[in-house]
Amino acid sequence: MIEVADLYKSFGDAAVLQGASFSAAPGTATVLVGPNGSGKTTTLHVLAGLVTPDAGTARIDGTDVTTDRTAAQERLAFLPQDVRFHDALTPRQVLRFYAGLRDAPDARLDALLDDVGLADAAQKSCGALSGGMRQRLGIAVFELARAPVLLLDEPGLSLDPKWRGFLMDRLRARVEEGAAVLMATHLLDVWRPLADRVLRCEGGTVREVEPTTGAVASVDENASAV
Ligand SMILES: Nc1ncnc2c1ncn2[C@@H]1O[C@H](COP(=O)(O)OP(=O)(O)OP(=O)(O)O)[C@@H](O)[C@H]1O
Repeated sequence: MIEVADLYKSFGDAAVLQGASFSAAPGTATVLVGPNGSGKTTTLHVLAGLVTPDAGTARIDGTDVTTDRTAAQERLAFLPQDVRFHDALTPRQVLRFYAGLRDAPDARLDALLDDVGLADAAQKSCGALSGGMRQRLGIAVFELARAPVLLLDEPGLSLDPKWRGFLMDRLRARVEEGAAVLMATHLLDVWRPLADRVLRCEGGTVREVEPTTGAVASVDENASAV
């Protein structure tokens, strides 16, 4: 469960979040759209415990991210927009490092590398990976924890259609298992098949623009212009 209540965050003079509130239930996928600079990434960063809000609360499965950050982070996985790893490490070393942090068994590493098509590149240096391969390694790290709350920031930009479809299928399976997915994106048309709800971030707040489960009755034209 993701709960954001009356969230405020400014960077200098820029009041980015001004009372944003929403929630996302287990077993649902929520897509967050909105213009450049409207606060989508900031909202995800607050939820992931990477940015401290000025006021308001963000909770992951009932745990306050600001006051109990480590416990909240144990319940979530975050896939950033630009996934970067140390150039000198191999994909396998990267995965082993994160497996140690997440208490994930070593036995899963090879299966995960295989799943994301990096079995043959497991011993290369990350510096030699293409952008899409790096994203796929990011997905493997993201999947390690099998966290109940999944946060994604504009995922799949460097993925070809096959791997974007792979990510879509994985996220759908996790939603069916009961995970709460929250994804910020400009590509609403790409991710709409996954989305149960679409929220729009604008003017410092977040509002629902589209429940997408079942027939899409009336789509706000502006909602697609993201
Ligand atoms: N660490 C920071 N320091 C200063 N300003 C920041 C910082 N992080 C974000 N901002 C500013 O906050 C505003 C919101 O940024 P944010 O990245 O959350 O927007 P966004 O909706 O994700 O944008 P985009 O669609 O371009 O990715 C922007 O004006 C940005 O410059």
